[in-house]
Amino acid sequence: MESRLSQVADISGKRFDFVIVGGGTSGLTLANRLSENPNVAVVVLEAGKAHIDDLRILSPNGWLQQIMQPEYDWKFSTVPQGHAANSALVWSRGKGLGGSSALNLMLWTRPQREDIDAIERLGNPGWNWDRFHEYSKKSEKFVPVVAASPSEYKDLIEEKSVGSNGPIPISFVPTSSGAEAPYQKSLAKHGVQLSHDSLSGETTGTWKSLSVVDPETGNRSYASNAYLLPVIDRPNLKVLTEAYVTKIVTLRDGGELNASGIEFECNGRTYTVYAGKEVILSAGAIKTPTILELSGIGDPAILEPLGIVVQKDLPAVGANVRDKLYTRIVLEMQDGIVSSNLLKDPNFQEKLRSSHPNLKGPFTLAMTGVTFLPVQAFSENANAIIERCAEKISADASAYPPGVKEQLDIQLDLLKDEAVPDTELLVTPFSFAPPIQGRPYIILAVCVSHPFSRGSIHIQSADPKVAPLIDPHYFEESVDLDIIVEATKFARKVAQTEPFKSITVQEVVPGPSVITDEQLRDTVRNNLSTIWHTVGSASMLPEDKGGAVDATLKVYGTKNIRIVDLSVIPLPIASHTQTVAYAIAEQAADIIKAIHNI
Ligand SMILES: Cc1cc2nc3c(=O)[nH]c(=O)nc-3n(C[C@H](O)[C@H](O)[C@H](O)COP(=O)(O)OP(=O)(O)OC[C@H]3O[C@@H](n4cnc5c(N)ncnc54)[C@H](O)[C@@H]3O)c2cc1C
Repeated sequence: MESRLSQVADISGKRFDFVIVGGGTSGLTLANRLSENPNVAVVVLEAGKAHIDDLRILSPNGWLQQIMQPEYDWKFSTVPQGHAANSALVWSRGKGLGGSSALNLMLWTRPQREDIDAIERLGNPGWNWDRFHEYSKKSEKFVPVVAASPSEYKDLIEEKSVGSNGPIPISFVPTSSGAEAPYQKSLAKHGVQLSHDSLSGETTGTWKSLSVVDPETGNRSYASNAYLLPVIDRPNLKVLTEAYVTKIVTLRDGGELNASGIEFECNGRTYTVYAGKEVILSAGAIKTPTILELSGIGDPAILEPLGIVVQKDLPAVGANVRDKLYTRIVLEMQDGIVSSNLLKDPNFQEKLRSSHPNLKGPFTLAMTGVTFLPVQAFSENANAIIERCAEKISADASAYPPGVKEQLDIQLDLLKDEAVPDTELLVTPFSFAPPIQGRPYIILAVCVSHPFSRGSIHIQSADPKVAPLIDPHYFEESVDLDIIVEATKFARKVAQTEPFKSITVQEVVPGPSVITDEQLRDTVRNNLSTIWHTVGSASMLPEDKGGAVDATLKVYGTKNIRIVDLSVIPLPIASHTQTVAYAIAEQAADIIKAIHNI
């Protein structure tokens, strides 16, 4: 299969209608859709390797061997975070065909309706829930399976809300750690309802998540094996891997920039490929803004000190970065609960396999225990938190750059809305560093879903190989810390409620000595991770309100540079983001086809 990919000689110096930068989640989706027309020539350049038939990607347990490995993971890092114990956090991202869909934790969730409608409210016609839902359904194929997991852990979905013909098979995995159903029962005692229709745009509640494990093969389904490999033999589609794009080549055409092609490095040499119609950046929310900056499109205050000639003054590039984070509650569990560290033992694997006679392939773990909740559902301090947040926004209003007040006002509306979730609790059966080998551990991940803090991603050198400066400004807006602390208190309370309580041995983190709110705030600040859902680094907004692209995803001031990846989403989304990346690309493909009449 690898031999059906292109060689540099097939690409260098050639002209294609569409040059797509980045063969990740959105990039491969777009490449598939644009090359449906045999008269349209498409090339994809991907910096990482092809990784075709790689078990570290295909096996649902394999991501534990990929993450932090430079062959698979860009392993970016933030600058030290002043409001989060000065720690620098690692930001993993998939490198290679499939991008982050090859590395992710395989959860398949959709956003809350209001999150997507907010994009249209900010001045982007056509980017609303109803259209999003149709495009998201276009990417998926729901495959029902016979459950082998404990029967009380129910598989619930309304078939009208899911797609049935798309490239990505989604299903309920037939295995579980054994901790998810008891946690749901304990949640019910605190008034949290089971969701029957979590892909419908109404996400408050708790449910067993769908995942991208294909029940026919037991393998991960991702952008490469779902969108690319089935069409790899199209003569009008070329894919080059290990091709690192360094800049867009532009010419001034009237008042606008015209992209004639891109430069890329392959095996230590620099090449050019030419674009007949468009250059499309799909390098993800971290690298897309850096490629624009290296091409002279960005904030002069960033570019000029680095000696880069400004081609288009566009301060929105790399600004408005929104990143969601989580803190963890680590629990040692009773025997019988399965966590990833135990699966390394072949005897344990075999025992589990034989107790699941319907199972195809090895016993695998996927993350499935999902709960989304508004702050009002669990905190008596909710009103005080909302009031403080509203006062801060109005006090700071005159200091915000243009357009930011509108964004924060919409977020405030979402925070006030008792039907819109602000937090996520995840039952995570993955244990990287078990305190005692051979014991089962569960991490309850507590996530703030709509952080108000806004950060930036910028180049720090004109050398394209130098990593960007990533500064998410975690907890700069104190409302984010307030909410995550309240949610952590609630998650701990649920863990202390039967029947979950009986399957735990002890809380390892924060641990029994952490009692007061102040202690908990400190523990949270010291115990954070990104949840890898960065958006906004090239936001879709009106240009005078902090936009980098318009509602057709075209970069302002250019004739033919478009962005198709998560960079364009201007506000944080209360969902895992692969569904969003696929849906953006599906919608973008139709926009581009209509513009070029192809
Ligand atoms: C560890 C992890 C776990 C996650 N878990 C989940 C989950 O369980 N469920 C979920 O829904 N979402 C999850 N996500 C998020 C989701 O996978 C991503 O948000 C989504 O895949 C991003 O899609 P994208 O197209 O924007 O970028 P990507 O898929 O990251 O694609 C960008 C591509 O561009 C390439 N590239 C970058 N720079 C260059 C360059 N200069 N030249 C050429 N190519 C370049 C990259 O190598 C990559 O292939 C997770 C993400 C991570 C990292």
